[in-house]
Amino acid sequence: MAVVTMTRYGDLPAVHITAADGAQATVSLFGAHLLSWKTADGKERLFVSSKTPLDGSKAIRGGVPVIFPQFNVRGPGLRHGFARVSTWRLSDSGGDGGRSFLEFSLAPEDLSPEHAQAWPHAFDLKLRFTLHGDALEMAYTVHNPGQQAFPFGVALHTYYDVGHLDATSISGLQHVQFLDHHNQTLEQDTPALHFTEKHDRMYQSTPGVTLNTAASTLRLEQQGFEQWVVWNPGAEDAAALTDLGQDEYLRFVCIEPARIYQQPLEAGATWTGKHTINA
Ligand SMILES: O=P(O)(O)OC[C@H]1O[C@H](O)[C@H](O)[C@@H](O)[C@@H]1O
Repeated sequence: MAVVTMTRYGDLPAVHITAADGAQATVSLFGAHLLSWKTADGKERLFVSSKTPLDGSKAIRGGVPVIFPQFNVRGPGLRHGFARVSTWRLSDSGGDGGRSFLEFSLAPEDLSPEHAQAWPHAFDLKLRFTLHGDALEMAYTVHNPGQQAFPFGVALHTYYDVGHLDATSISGLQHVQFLDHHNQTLEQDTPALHFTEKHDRMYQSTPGVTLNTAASTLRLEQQGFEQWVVWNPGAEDAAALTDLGQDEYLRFVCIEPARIYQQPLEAGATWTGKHTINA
């Protein structure tokens, strides 16, 4: 049986789940933001900045920021959208021996007046986190219950705790095209991507990539999304991030299943994306 309890993370109300095998997750209602995922061996898999605000005044730096309805500045609204700075509802939870889950929902009535006014569309977001042995599955749906289409982009902006960047690489992207931060389209020629400088890349989607660190190997899979965004700010950009501790950029990489370009969701339609991380 899964055990679900209400807790706090910093000043934020959060939900904690412990699966029958001892795997655990903590999700704040602010952003439906996964802040901690520990496999049954007690190992923390996610990075959260020591300097992030945890009071709802700003998006959280670390964990899994949920991006909607636009990625970064690819749209007319708030950078990376309003979902990561809105308060979601816990809409379902439970589980038996094998699978334990928390499901969160966000609809227009949950938004602040400012965000509701800036995004005057009917929508229904659901995000379900399922613990399943050494795997975490995130199932994300965007539904349009309204009469008109709306444009949207999405991402699950996952920050992995890698221990140290020096011992970190990503495999599975050889011969895959990417757009770099100079807006150049290139193709990766090496079998593994290492982190020796800033990386901000949008790779064409592949079904899976592998994150290798000194302490673990994680297999990441995505369905329904269109890219993998790979981001580490490097020393210079990191120094400008006031919500990141000194040298903490050496401790994480973001690997994000994404649909970075806004595309229309027709009236009555539902988009579904799935992201699975296997430890
Ligand atoms: O600082 P944030 O708004 O959370 O964005 C953090 C990062 O998100 C993505 O990975 C983008 O590709 C980066 O360009 C951006 O810097």
